[in-house]
Amino acid sequence: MTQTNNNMTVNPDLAMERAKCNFNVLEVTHIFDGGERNTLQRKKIEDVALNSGASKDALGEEHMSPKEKYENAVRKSCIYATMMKNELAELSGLESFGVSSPVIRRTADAFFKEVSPFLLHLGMFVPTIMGQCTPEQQSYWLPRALDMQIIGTYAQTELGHGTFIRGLETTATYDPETEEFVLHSPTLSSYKWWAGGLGKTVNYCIVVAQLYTKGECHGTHPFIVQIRDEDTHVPLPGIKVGEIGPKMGFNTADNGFLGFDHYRIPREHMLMKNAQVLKDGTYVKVARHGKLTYGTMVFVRVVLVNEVAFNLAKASTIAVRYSAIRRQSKPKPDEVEPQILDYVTQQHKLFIAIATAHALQLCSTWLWESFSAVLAQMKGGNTDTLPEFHALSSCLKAISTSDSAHLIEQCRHACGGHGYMISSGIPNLYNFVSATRTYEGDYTVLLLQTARFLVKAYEQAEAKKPLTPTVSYLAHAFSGSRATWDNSPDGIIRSFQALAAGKTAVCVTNMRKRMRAGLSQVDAWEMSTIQLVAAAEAHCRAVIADTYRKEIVRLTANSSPNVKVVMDQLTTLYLYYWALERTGDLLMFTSVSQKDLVDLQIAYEELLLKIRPNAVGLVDAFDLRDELLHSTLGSYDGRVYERLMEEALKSPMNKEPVSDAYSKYLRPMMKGKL
Ligand SMILES: CCCCCCCCCCCCCCCCCCCCCCCCCCC/C=C/C(=O)SCCNC(=O)CCNC(=O)[C@H](O)C(C)(C)COP(=O)(O)OP(=O)(O)OC[C@H]1O[C@@H](n2cnc3c(N)ncnc32)[C@H](O)[C@@H]1OP(=O)(O)O
Ligand SMILES: Cc1cc2nc3c(=O)[nH]c(=O)nc-3n(C[C@H](O)[C@H](O)[C@H](O)COP(=O)(O)OP(=O)(O)OC[C@H]3O[C@@H](n4cnc5c(N)ncnc54)[C@H](O)[C@@H]3O)c2cc1C
Repeated sequence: MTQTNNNMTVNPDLAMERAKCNFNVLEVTHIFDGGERNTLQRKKIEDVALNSGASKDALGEEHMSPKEKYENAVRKSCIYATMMKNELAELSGLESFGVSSPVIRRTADAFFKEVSPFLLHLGMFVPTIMGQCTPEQQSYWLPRALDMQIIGTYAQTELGHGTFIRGLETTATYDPETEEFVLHSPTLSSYKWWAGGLGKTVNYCIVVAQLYTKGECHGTHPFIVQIRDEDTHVPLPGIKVGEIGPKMGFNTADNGFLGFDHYRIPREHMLMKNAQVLKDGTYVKVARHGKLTYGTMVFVRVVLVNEVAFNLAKASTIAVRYSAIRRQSKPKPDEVEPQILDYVTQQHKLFIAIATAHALQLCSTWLWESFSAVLAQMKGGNTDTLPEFHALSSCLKAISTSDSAHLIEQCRHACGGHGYMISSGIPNLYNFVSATRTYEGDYTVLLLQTARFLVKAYEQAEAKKPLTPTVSYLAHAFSGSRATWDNSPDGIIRSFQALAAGKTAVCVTNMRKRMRAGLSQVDAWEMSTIQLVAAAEAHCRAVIADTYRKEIVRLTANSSPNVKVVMDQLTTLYLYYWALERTGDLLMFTSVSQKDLVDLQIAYEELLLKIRPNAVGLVDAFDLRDELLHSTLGSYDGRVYERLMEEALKSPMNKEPVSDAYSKYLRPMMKGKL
């Protein structure tokens, strides 16, 4: 039996779930979008971009050759870019790139199952021009880049070095005779490697190179470099550029390599906001903080928290809708097979994914606001808040990408065999998000950056000096007693903070012990890095939990009662889940007892049952159009089996009744004639 809803035939189980939902779905959509106005703007843009059907492919990307896939992605990027420029900017009254980019980014996903070859242009090339150029440089480059007269990327990583930026080998040597920089790749390991769009798409790129002038090296600096002719697109003399080959994902992003053979660029092509080289070769440092040239990476780390929240929302939508439709096993012989969503283990896999998407979405907005505040202070010449912000953005990037990748994979597990189909949409989501854990700063490396900050803050607390807001809880590490456990949301957050403080204290104590035993500071640090990563992770979880809770209380202040209840249930679920994941740590650093933990487990299981009737409503509230999901399992109407079969029939393998491989290989072998 099927039901019809707005001229759409909807799977009866999904229709039943929607009828059961007891809260106002649209209100929750507004919370997730950051307000009703944002929802309306997003929907307008989605209507214009998607209603024409321009995002659709006749043949799925997955059936195309790598070259066809790439060309198709360029074709659609150009269609979408033209739409953005001609219609949407006006329609939505978008004032600036900054305001428009999240919606542009989100809507773009309807056009690409993997990614656009323009991702790096908008995600890093344009932001670098905005953040690293002088006003004069910006007025020349930015309009050309925003209008897409030039397309660029960000080429920093080399074959030999990604993490260790100071170890990059590409050189930019200033020649005062011609007032040019000479870019050179002295070794194979100095070849740029990975930049998205570099392989075939872009004609410009930001190149990060070691700056030499007057015989002295001044470290890495960014340059804007033309690599292809603006008309013919042919690589310019002195440039060796190509595509790096197949990857786990990102296969429509033409990631590339790039080498320079004494390639000359004008002096003005050094991005000179933070440092300058004068005509005579004199080096002038402008910025007050040495790491401001790393600004684009910090920007992307902030953006990535939002990016992975969005992708996790997609995976949980697919898995929850499918779990409402899928029926399996017969625990009660007299009853029909239950929906798999009724299994508590399935709820355990999925509801944390929904809660995490909310937690990360709200943290990303909060992080973006903190970033804007830091930028405003830096405009006035004050860089005092940068170290804390670097520590915060580093750990949030690391934990959000890692948790999201893990939970997307968990959503795949929740979909059984069908989740492994490319047509389910989940493998592409996983391949995309799994890369975010590595790029823009590897997980471990970034957590160790946060740990450096934590250790310094701990030492300040020890010396009774004032602490910055996100680490103010460290002062309690010196109270001399274990934190008192209490299972209220605020009590659990305090316990998470106690755990982070306790782990930091253990690291400091162990490092001091090791140094007293004769190890150098560097070696003592190295020997403690497993625990330092754990301390930074604990700190980040305390920050996420605290921010999520506070933001949800603030944002639901005027919500209807049932929305308040369901949002409170989700935040509580998030806190219980992580407390139960960290029982060993809680036993070490708080007064929690075995009975408290047994009670918490029962409370968690009861909470799953309370959320169960609203599960489909919660994922509907993410308001992800089918075009964005690209999923046979997760579409709004729930026609799962029909879509699986329709997609299977599109496989080119099904075009001929007998494969050529039969006459070529199978038949000869079977007849003994091979
Ligand atoms: C309206 C317009 C319409 C236009 C038309 C539209 C068309 C549409 C068409 C289609 C569109 C499709 C898409 C739409 C897009 C929309 C845009 C939005 C997109 C967003 C998504 C973005 C995704 C982008 C994809 C990115 C792909 C990947 C890129 C990369 O990976 S780039 C390379 C990144 N590399 C790294 O991250 C390297 C990591 N390593 C490091 O960062 C550092 O080396 C380090 C941190 C490990 C250490 O640094 P270092 O060794 O130098 O320093 P130390 O000595 O260790 O430390 C010294 C000291 O400094 C401190 N410190 C270090 N870093 C920083 C820092 N960044 N800030 C502050 N302080 C820092 C460090 O802690 C030490 O401090 P202390 O001594 O302890 O005090
Ligand atoms: C899909 C994708 C797209 C990318 N796009 C771009 C791009 O557009 N532009 C660009 O410039 N780059 C890009 N990159 C490169 C990316 O930024 C780097 O791969 C990333 O920063 C990690 O550096 P790495 O590859 O050198 O890893 P490595 O540093 O070699 O890491 C390997 C391992 O060593 C560990 N390790 C390294 N250093 C330390 C340390 N100090 N302490 C403890 N452990 C350590 C890491 O944790 C990791 O487990 C992209 C990468 C990917 C996967």
